[in-house]
Amino acid sequence: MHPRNVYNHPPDFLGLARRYPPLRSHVFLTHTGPTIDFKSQVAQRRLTEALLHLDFNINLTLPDNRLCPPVPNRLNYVLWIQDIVKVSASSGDIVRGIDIGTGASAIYPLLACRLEPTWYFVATDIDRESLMFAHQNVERNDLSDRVCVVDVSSSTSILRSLEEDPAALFHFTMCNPPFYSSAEELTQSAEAKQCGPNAVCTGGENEMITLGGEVSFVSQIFTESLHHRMQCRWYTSMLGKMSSLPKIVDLLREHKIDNYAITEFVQGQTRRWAIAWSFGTHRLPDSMNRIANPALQGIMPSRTTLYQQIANIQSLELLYNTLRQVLADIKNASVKPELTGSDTGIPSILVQAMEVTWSRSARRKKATQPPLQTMSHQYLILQCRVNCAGGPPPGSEKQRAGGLYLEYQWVDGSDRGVFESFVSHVNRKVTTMQ
Ligand SMILES: C[S@@+](CC[C@H](N)C(=O)[O-])C[C@H]1O[C@@H](n2cnc3c(N)ncnc32)[C@H](O)[C@@H]1O
Repeated sequence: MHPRNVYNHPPDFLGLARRYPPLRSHVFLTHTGPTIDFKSQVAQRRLTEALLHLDFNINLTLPDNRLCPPVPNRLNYVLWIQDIVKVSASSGDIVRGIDIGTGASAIYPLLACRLEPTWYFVATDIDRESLMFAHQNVERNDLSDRVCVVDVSSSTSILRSLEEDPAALFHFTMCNPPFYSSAEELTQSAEAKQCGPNAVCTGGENEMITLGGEVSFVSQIFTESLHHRMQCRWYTSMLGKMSSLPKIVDLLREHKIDNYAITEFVQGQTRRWAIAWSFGTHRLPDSMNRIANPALQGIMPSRTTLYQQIANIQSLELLYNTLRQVLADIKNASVKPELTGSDTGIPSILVQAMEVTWSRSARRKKATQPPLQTMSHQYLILQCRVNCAGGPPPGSEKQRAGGLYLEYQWVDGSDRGVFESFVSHVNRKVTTMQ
């Protein structure tokens, strides 16, 4: 699960049923506690409606013959897109996205617009019935001015919205494609087996099946993206099968696209994957490649250096957020604290996070903490904070730039030259942005 996903804990079914009465008749007690029958399509629909209504103020109508989107999984993808956008857009910027195959629920635009008040969507589909429900769902939730539902059934292009108006710029495309290439493949899928012989946990045929399966679908998006390039900053898609990932990565590599990221969404027994690629130079931080799966290490993108990450940042807010994120990632050990390699000719450096705390009680607490581990590498402590009160610890070097307060501390035994080149690199960046 994405760390910001509100469904990182088991649902409180009784509490949900109390607050959303239509769910009541589907909740029952087992020896492990209250639950619902996940094989019942009706129960799943009531649960999706309850979560959307109670947690996001979204009111949804779903036809019985179309996919019922599990909210935690859909939220995972939206949160990942939020991370991607944050790397190149400041808070409050107008952000435009395309949801390819929005379905009857229009779940991605609805969730994303509730989370982000300045996001706008073009939501496409080819299925008449789904388009009709998507329209209704957007209207019922007062989002008609931010989500434009478009019928693309007459087009052979998946990225028709880019083709029709080459001047229109987008921050991202997202897509949950039909996964399977045939009804046989669908019947044999792990998902269908999980549902049991009589359970109808799948959607309409157009939602589940496409010629050539998801690899073909996403490959077509990629081929079209070669033409549109920077008209959209990030092209992304979810994938239902792990085996599809290497095929898409091979395609990217064949075309020398090395600016990509992959991630895994885990929700209970279900795993999904997502891939993002860009023709731009903005790099995503390593922490966004959230895959611990050893089977996928061979297709992971090369690591993003801190230099690459900050190279194209154009606002102090983004620079600050990026540096904070790097520190947070290192502290949470979600990335190895090594930012190696650099295409600027600057040697590899190590960044070690140390929270800046200048209150007396925090200093006392820090004194009781174990000393920083000794590293044989070049070593740098980087701290940054906005408008901090009080003074920095003695022996450190500080830079104040606008609202951004950057503090660098050189550690004895590390390479002073590397330290200085990094500091001047960041300072140059800060100065040019003021
Ligand atoms: C798996 S469903 C996803 C629905 C919804 N986005 C969700 O995540 O629950 C795939 C959707 O893609 C649509 N679709 C298939 N081919 C398409 C195309 N060429 N352009 C746009 N949508 C397409 C299908 O009609 C279906 O609604």
